Amino acid sequence: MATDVHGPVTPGKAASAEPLSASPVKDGLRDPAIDPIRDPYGAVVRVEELTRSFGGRAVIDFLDLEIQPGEFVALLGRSGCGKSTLLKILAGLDRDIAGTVLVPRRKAVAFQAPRLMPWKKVWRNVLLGLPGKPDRAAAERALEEVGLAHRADAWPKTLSGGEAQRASLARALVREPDLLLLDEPFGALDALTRIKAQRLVDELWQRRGCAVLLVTHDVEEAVLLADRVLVMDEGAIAYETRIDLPRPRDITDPRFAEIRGQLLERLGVDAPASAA
Ligand SMILES: Nc1ncnc2c1ncn2[C@@H]1O[C@H](COP(=O)(O)OP(=O)(O)OP(=O)(O)O)[C@@H](O)[C@H]1O
Repeated sequence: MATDVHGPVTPGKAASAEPLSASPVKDGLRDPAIDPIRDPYGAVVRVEELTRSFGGRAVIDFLDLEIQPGEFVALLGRSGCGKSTLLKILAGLDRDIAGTVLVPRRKAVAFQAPRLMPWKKVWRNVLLGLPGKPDRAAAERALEEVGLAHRADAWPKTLSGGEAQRASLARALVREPDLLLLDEPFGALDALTRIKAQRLVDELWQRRGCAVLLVTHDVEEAVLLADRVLVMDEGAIAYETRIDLPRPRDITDPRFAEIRGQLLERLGVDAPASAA
């Protein structure tokens, strides 16, 4: 699997942190073709001593993270703790970092706002940013996977919120990612559409077998979908828990409630008292 390595490019608190190797760095990105790094543990994402500062304030502060191939990881944390910043770094959209980040070359991101270009039909939006001749068949296959093939020729403004979010997911899937980064993808959806979208992501993940990192504010969503839930605080991963409940998960399972309660506690929120 081809790997991108984002190395230290700015002096900062972690400027002295050693990269994993002294490979050549071009524009802050080592060329995987000449990079001798091979992750000895087979992780799809490896982050070491990552620091990202804004105006001298470290929002991400010596963060370490590892994600295994095919693993579904959810990331929780109070508003402003740096979740989206971390996701953007993993997506390669922010390289003003110190520390080391290894991510697969095939990765895709979907944000809370579907970010569809209104002047392009849905199928062309799915292919946005891909090099080469537009491959309509590939766009249709991705749209089929999210149940939106019948809207391939629609204009984005005619889509519902849930449909637009599915189009955004199709745009991520068409890239055949080894790592799918999801930043609050269901945040703007109504409750019913959200449940359907969560099921869809669960199915897609099981079918595709790619690793997923889901940023969410919703503890229940994290426990419903993830193999492992991380809580971010003070610029680093402050807590993590593995969820070994069988799938599909049953939110009425007492163990589900127990894990949700533990996570809420870590987030500084009291779980509601049981109705018993
Ligand atoms: N480009 C930027 N310039 C300056 N400060 C920034 C920038 N991007 C993020 N920040 C700051 O970094 C901190 C973390 O922001 P981030 O969006 O990563 O938080 P978050 O955990 O995703 O929050 P939320 O859950 O509310 O979406 C915030 O204080 C934010 O103001």
